[in-house]
Amino acid sequence: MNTLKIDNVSLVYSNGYKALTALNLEIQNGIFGLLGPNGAGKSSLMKTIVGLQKPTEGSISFNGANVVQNPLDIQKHLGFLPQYFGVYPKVSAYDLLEHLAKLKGVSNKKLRHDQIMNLLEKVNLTDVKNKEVHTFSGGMKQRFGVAQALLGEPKIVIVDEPTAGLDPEERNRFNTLLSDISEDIIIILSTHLVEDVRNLCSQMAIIKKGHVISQGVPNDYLDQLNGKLWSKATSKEELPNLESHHQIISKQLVERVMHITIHADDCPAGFTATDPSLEHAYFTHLNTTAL
Ligand SMILES: Nc1ncnc2c1ncn2[C@@H]1O[C@H](COP(=O)(O)OP(=O)(O)OP(=O)(O)O)[C@@H](O)[C@H]1O
Repeated sequence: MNTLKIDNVSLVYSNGYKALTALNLEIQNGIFGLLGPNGAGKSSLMKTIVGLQKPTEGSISFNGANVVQNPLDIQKHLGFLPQYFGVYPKVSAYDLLEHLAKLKGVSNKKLRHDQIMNLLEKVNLTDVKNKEVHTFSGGMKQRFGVAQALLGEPKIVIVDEPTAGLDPEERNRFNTLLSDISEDIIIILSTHLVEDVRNLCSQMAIIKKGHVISQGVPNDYLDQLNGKLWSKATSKEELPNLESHHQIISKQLVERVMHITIHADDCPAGFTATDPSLEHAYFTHLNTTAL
């Protein structure tokens, strides 16, 4: 079992902006979802975990090693799948993986070849291994990204907004792949897509303005809201009055009609009970935690 421990971590950028405040997380094998709106501090946390920047306060350990003092202790076990790779060099998928594998220290030629062929198989790109990566579709590029992240058999893989821009079929395929590889390693999935966290993650945390405002098991979040959510179709005219009387946690257009969901112990007149989703839980925490 791999364990990543984040203890009381704060990060202040050189311009004085406090991006992370006293974060505590303990993460073990499986997919851990880090949910938060844009600018909440997800990328700042990722970069701090992988040792690209040092926290201003606090400690981070990976399998007992202090990675703030010694970033190599996590970097040699790390795979990273950024949201965008930028420009790909004009070389084939196989050659690019070979180059990256060398950089990751897979020095034995035969082992390197076997590992690359296994990974290409796993991500379903064997048939196109001699094609240049820049000619791939978005989904194929993301699967290539998974293959490069898994070179060198990492124990911890960090994925940043991986399904942005993928069509539903590629997104499903990508999520299944993540799920398959997550058994024996830690995967940290940074995203604002609540549905991906619901589908994939055994543990999750919500981050807002640099604070972890909540963490737990997705199912528990739903249980906490059972019997406390009420919905109603409404109109633009009626909305301001409802907003001043209720804690609205979601507004959704269904066939061009606005439906609102509120959080309350008892059902107000005119509302009906609704089943909680993880998105409801996410917005409830975001909207009710003042910072
Ligand atoms: N190098 C930096 N110097 C100063 N402020 C920074 C720096 N990098 C990020 N920030 C600020 O820190 C805050 C958190 O940024 P961060 O990129 O970690 O958020 P995020 O949750 O990853 O958001 P997104 O989903 O938009 O990438 C933002 O307000 C950002 O402007």
